[in-house]
Parts: sequence; structure tokens; C-alpha cells
Amino acid sequence: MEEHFDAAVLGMGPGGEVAASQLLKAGKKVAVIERELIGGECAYWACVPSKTLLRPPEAKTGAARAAGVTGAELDWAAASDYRDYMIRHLDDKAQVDSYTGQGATVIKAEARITGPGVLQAGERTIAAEHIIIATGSEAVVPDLEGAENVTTWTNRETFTATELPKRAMVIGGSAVGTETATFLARFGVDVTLVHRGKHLLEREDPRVGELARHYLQEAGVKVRLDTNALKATRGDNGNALELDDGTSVDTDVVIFATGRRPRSKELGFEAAGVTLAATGAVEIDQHCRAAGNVWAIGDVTGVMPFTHVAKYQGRIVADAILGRPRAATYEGIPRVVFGDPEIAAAGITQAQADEQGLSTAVAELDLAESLARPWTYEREPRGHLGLLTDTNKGVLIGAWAVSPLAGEWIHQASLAIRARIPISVLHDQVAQFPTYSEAFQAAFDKLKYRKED
Ligand SMILES: Cc1cc2nc3c(=O)[nH]c(=O)nc-3n(C[C@H](O)[C@H](O)[C@H](O)COP(=O)(O)OP(=O)(O)OC[C@H]3O[C@@H](n4cnc5c(N)ncnc54)[C@H](O)[C@@H]3O)c2cc1C
Ligand SMILES: NC(=O)c1ccc[n+]([C@@H]2O[C@H](COP(=O)([O-])OP(=O)(O)OC[C@H]3O[C@@H](n4cnc5c(N)ncnc54)[C@H](O)[C@@H]3O)[C@@H](O)[C@H]2O)c1
Repeated sequence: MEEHFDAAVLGMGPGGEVAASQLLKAGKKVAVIERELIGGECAYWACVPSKTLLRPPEAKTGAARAAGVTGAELDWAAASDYRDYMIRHLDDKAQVDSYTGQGATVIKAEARITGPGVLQAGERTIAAEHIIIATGSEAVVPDLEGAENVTTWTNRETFTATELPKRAMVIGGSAVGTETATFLARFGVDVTLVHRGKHLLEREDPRVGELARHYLQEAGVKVRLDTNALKATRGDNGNALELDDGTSVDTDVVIFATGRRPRSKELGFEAAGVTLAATGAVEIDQHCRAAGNVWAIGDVTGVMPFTHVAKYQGRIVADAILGRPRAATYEGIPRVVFGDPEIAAAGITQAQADEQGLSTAVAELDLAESLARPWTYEREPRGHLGLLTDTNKGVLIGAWAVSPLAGEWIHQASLAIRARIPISVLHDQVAQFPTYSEAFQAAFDKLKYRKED
């Protein structure tokens, strides 16, 4: 027998959770369907455990860098206990009870769409006026010869590990690779990171990649750029990874940080009129509509795969269903990699500006040369800020910062880009002394940001 709902949310990661909560608050009859754990990848295997485990080493290096502090030590048992608490011991009973308490029908089952407005979730047939696809993404595991002979991890094993290996090879030099290598190296693991590109974090400006490499090396990571893993073997000295430069590196574990793929295969989305791109991403319009009354949010859309974007799209869809539609805009949304120091960016890069034929000006600031805060913060001050402006419009279009707390103060650039605040206003903005935020004014001092300057 069919059960009827105003909306069915397929996948309860951060995107699905926000959409469901907003609709429940508005009094809608909602079914939420989750095959694993309510909270999704982010809460159990990605953002939350990684940031929880990156914090203790950050505090330790922070203590070592601050004048007058001695004796901070890492305690893996305590750190991993707290991580287990933060990932709810991989148990979502409290979340199930909470959504049930809010009036949702919670179905813990694998679901697929069987036709317009109809889903099959385990034994249950769900008919819904609106279907919200929020099935997220999964780790891409490349076809590495010999991988079956060695221990391989993705983010799931890495960030739920109870014991750390002595040696680790990380394949992939983007966000997951950088955070994984930072976490493991700071906890004393001998880490080699192999990246096939010329720069780490290739979607950012090359300068960001250079700085990321510098700080990974400072943490003890051996960074191998322009190098590919060819074959994994098991020998007397444990596992080994043969690389395409003719060398081989011994390791206990090979960690894939090689990207994510939308979870869209064989879920019947086409039965509801949804179009999938070649990448498997669900195609959406500016209201996150995938077809008729079918909506899609989060990683499955392939649009900026971040939790904050999934949550934002969840609000966009809930508003559309509740009769107050607004277009999503992705301008200025921050991107933060939680290295040590943090690596943050917003807006577009120089390469993207060039592709768009924009007339630009750039400035880079070494924070220690211009500001007091880096010196009051740590004995050997770190930090760089890069700005990119559109000289025709006199607005900021891109910014990056590699610095302590950059993930916090990048939000000024984020807002400036999104709201297109004139640089004359930004330049006149007064930041508290002594803060990292003062960097913006100092960088604007260096910048030719209007054509007539
Ligand atoms: C190591 C790592 C660290 C990260 N750190 C950050 C960070 O610090 N900040 C940040 O913003 N982003 C981070 N991300 C990205 C972030 O995890 C994702 O962008 C986010 O989880 C996407 O949310 P989502 O709701 O789209 O999907 P997901 O979190 O993937 O959730 C989708 C849910 O759908 C369920 N599902 C799928 N198919 C079905 C089905 N057929 N039936 C029922 N249920 C189904 C899944 O079980 C899952 O629970 C990180 C990613 C990784 C890998
Ligand atoms: N702090 C954060 O917000 C945060 C942290 C981690 C991840 N994330 C999100 O998760 C997404 C996935 O991150 P990611 O780093 O896994 O993926 P990615 O797609 O950003 O990078 C994957 C990397 O793996 C390399 N690669 C792919 N296939 C390979 C192969 N066969 N051999 C060698 N190298 C290969 C690519 O060149 C690339 O550098 C990101 O887009 C990001 O949005 C966010």
C-alpha cells in the first residue's frame, strides 16, 4: 500500500537534514529516508571527524609557536575517544528519535525512485508530491594494479581509525589529501603524498598550492608532485607503492584521496525525468529543481561539494516548496582546507578571470611584513593574502589566504564578493587592531584596483 507525503527526502546528510527540518517546521508531512546514518558522510566520516582530529595537532603546534608555552603533547587515545564521541559512535538513534519527534516518518532503508512522485524504500512504497534527492557522493577509488594485495583506505577508514599506521602513502593532492596528510603527519605517521599534478589544490591559484606544499613539508610530509602511482605490491618490508618515476615507497597503508563521485547510479532518477551529466551529477536549475517536482541538493548535484553548499541548497529547495522561491547564487562561497595554517579562498582565480576576459589587478601580502597580529600570535609569523579585482567594475572578485584563522577571516572577502561591495568602501573599512582582518586594508593599499589609478 502506498503511503502519501507532501515531501520525501532521499538521503539524510547535511543537505537532506536542512531541507527536511525546514519543511517539518512549516508543518509539512515529510518522509525522510536514509540507508546508513542520519547525518551523512559529513557527520561520521568526513568534515566532523577530520576537523576534530586536526584540532589537537593544531593546538600543539600553536603552543610550540607561541612565546612562553612549553609542554603540549598529543594523546591519540584521548583524541580518538573525543572523535568517537563527535561521530556519535556511528549510531544515529538520537537523530532518528529527534526527526520522529518533529513529526517525520523516518525510514532506514535503501530507496530508489520508481516513477514520477513514487519511491520504493525497502518494503515501503512512498508517494510524495515533492521528492528531494540528497544522496551525496562517494569516494572514487582508482583502478590501481595490485591494490587488492595491500591495505587501502578512503576517508572512511582514515577518519574512524582506532590505530594509526607507522607509514602512509596518500594518493591525491587536493582537499582530502592535504587534510589527511596534515592530520597523520602531525600525529607522527611517516607520510608521503603523491600527486599527479604540478601543484597541490589545483582548482586554486598556483601560489596557494605552493604555500600548501611548503606547510605540508614543514609538517614532515614528503610531497611528490607530477608523479603517479603505478602498482601496489606486498613485500618483506610491508606494502610498497611503485611510482612512475621509477621509485618505490614502502608503506603500511595506501590512502585514496582521489575525488568523489555523485551517488546517482541505479537509483531510478531517470524514471522521474531527471537528467544526469556525464559525471553522474544530477542537473539542476537555479532553484535546485531537477525535473517537475523533483529537486536535488548537495554533492549529488556536483555544484561545489561542501557541506555549507548542501545546507544552502536545502534552504533554497524548502523555500521553493513553501512558495517563496529564490534563485541560488554561488558567488563568493568560501572554500577552506583545514591545513596548518588554514587555506581559504573565495570567488574566482586569475585563470578563471582570464577565461572570462576580465581586466584584473592582483596584490599579494606577506602578513608578517605589514601587520602586528602575526607577531603577537606566534614567534615565527606565518601568513599570506592574495586579492584579485575586476578593474572595470572596481570590485573584488577573488581572494585567498593561507594563514592562522584564515577560515574565519576569509568571510569578509566572501561577503564583499557576493555583495559586490565597491573596493573604495572596502579600502575605507577599519578593522580591529591587532587582527588578521587588517590584512585586507594593507593589501588594498598595494593594489591598483581602479582603471584610472
Ligand atoms: C574527508 C572529507 C572531509 C570533508 N570536510 C569538509 C569540511 O570540512 N567542510 C565542508 O563543507 N565539506 C567537507 N567535506 C565535503 C562534505 O562531506 C560534503 O560536501 C557533504 O557531506 C555533502 O552533503 P550531502 O548532504 O550532499 O551528502 P552526504 O553527506 O554524502 O549524505 C548523503 C546521504 O544519503 C544517503 N543515501 C545515498 N543513497 C541513498 C539511497 N539510495 N537511499 C537512502 N539513502 C541514501 C547516504 O547514506 C548519506 O547518508 C568533506 C569531505 C570529505 C570526504
Ligand atoms: N575542508 C573542506 O571543506 C573539505 C575537505 C575535504 C574535502 N572537501 C570536499 O570534498 C571534495 C573531494 O575532495 P578530494 O580531495 O577527494 O577530491 P578532488 O576532486 O578535489 O581531488 C582529487 C585529487 O585526486 C587526484 N586524482 C584523481 N584520480 C587520480 C588517480 N587515478 N591517480 C592519482 N591521482 C588522482 C586529482 O588529480 C585531484 O588532485 C572536494 O571537492 C571538496 O569540496 C572539502
